[in-house]
Amino acid sequence: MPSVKYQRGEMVMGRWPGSSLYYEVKVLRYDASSQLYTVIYKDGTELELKEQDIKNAAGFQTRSRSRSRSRSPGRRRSRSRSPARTTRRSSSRTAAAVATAAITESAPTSRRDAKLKDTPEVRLSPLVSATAAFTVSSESKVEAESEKNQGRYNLRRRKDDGDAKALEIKPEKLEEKDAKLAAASAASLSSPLDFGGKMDFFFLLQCKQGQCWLADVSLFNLEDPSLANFPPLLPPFEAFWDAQALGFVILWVLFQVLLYILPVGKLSEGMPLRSGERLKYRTNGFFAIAVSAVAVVAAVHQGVDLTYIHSHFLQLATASLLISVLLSIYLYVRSRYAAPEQLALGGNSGNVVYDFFKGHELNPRIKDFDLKFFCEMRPGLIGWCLINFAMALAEMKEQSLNAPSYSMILVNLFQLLYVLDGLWNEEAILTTMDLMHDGFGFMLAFGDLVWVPFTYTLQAYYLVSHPNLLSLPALAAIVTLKLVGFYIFRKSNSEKNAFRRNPSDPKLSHLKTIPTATGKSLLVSGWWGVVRHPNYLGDLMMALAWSLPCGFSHLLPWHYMIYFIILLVHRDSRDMSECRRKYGSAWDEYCRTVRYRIIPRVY
Ligand SMILES: NC(=O)C1=CN([C@@H]2O[C@H](COP(=O)(O)OP(=O)(O)OC[C@H]3O[C@@H](n4cnc5c(N)ncnc54)[C@H](OP(=O)(O)O)[C@@H]3O)[C@@H](O)[C@H]2O)C=CC1
Ligand SMILES: CC(C)CCC[C@@H](C)[C@H]1CC=C2C3=C(CC[C@@]21C)[C@@]1(C)CC[C@H](O)C(C)(C)[C@@H]1CC3
Repeated sequence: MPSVKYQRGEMVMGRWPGSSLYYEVKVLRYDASSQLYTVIYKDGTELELKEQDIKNAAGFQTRSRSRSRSRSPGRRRSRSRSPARTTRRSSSRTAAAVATAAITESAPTSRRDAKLKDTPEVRLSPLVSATAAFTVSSESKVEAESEKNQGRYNLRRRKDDGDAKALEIKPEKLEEKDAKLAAASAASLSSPLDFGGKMDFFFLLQCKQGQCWLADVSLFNLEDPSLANFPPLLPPFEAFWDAQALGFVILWVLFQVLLYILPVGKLSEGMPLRSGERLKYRTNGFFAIAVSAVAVVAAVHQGVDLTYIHSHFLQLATASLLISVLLSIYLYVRSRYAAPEQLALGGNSGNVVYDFFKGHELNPRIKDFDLKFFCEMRPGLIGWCLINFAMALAEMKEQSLNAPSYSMILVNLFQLLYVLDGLWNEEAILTTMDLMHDGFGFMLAFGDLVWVPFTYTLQAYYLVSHPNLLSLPALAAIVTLKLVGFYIFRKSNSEKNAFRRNPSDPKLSHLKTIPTATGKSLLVSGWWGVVRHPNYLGDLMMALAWSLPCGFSHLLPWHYMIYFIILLVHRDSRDMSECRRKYGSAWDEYCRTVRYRIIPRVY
């Protein structure tokens, strides 16, 4: 970093965002495009700071020494603490583990420099409002909030309630830990690419899956799918391309655009961005699917043959792929001109292929039209249900049935429930990783527009030509699995969403939480106390219930299950590192308390 004020590795004083508190931090890197310094606190929490929020450590210490003889409200209080308060104090100590070298400009303290390392000067108790993450304004406010949250912010482990000390970070351990953390962060600097730099693997996986998908889809369309009649590795050009199919896909997307921009439904607020701004989203997805369903039924009634979707599956997928590529090129180009505060943290590696794949702009918008939100929640997701419905009609046609098979009905209903639920709770998507942290690039554009509609429908596609009879007990067991999975998925997602939107929601007051240095807290009881990703657990159970109706004779209907396990395990580890970076020791504490990631006692 030759031309920047603070150098990598330099120890400086970083202002805690929104407050007048300064902490000793180490500079990790400087991002020229966003003009932000990434700094690491003593407990491993990383934050991005502007240059004006960083001060030279030397000058700062002189100033704090001169103030050190003045009155120290914090210290006075600590002497007269009752035992109950001591427990709370130890909680806030852990919460404020970052404050290993805190100095307030406005509230002078009496700490000596020698003590700065292990004694938090200021209690960074978490604040309750969703927007309060960075609004520590005065010690008195912090104190008041702390009183208010006393019952909820419990840092003690649930099982050994009496052992509050176990959670305090020992100063000497902290030093050792710091070194490891700094090293880990430095390592992440040298390989800043997501997917652990294994993007080749991800590409290969996607290509491999695409190849299998092609082989499967071609195989199923054969009259005689025997080994002697194996389809060519690549179907002929016409099998991929059909201008009419492209026309239909464009019409479908435009229809969804129209429904999205209609001034119908709620305007929901997204999570606060780095700039503090909160974007508004039109969450009328349920309305969109209802209108789409009416339109589709009316079209079928008018004689439109939806089995076209089955017979032109490949061409429709190619058309969607083309649209997703064009969209990604547009996204990549516009991200080059986007203002720094509009960019996601990833996607700026300098490697064109990686950045194109990962995406750099966080919330690309054309006026109020949010491209990422729209693509994730509308054409592909609603298209998934349309395709499933078309497969049910194709099955009836191909198998000469008066009604779809039980297996087909189950697959259709299960997946419809999943999509309807996603759209009904559309607001909850605003607190997911994709919306909050990830840039919008080829991976998501392709995922939303091609992957979801053309691979999530493979169970229904398979059943068209592979009837699978289900016994009543099997049917009952599958339905039970789906409902239990759905319950876990919905409850856990709603719990987290409600908590992120309003941490002081009275409905959540029974839940234990861990405060973090950022002001946000982590749920440590309820669903998020069972495993670290209860929503993934429910989702996986549902995925199993989607594949079971297709039986075990072919791998294709299990494609989703296999892909989903890989996706969620990878997402979980990506989220783990991201949360570790954000929450530092509080995250470690959460992981110690909630031992398993997705499946209790297994993983
Ligand atoms: N069908 C499909 O293809 C897919 C479905 N999904 C589903 O989408 C849903 C969203 O998944 P995803 O976005 O991956 O992840 P999550 O909704 O689980 O979001 C993870 C975030 O939640 C917050 N968080 C983590 N732990 C806690 C805690 N203990 N207390 C409070 N907040 C916590 C953190 O964000 P912060 O602290 O910053 O708020 C973390 O980054 C899931 O149900 C998943 O199963 C996901 C991918 C694909
Ligand atoms: C092609 C790549 C290898 C992977 C692409 C991943 C995407 C397909 C998924 C990433 C997160 C998703 C979510 C849903 C669909 C799949 C993608 C886009 C979701 C909208 C499905 C419906 C759920 O109810 C949900 C919780 C809203 C999901 C949110 C995440």
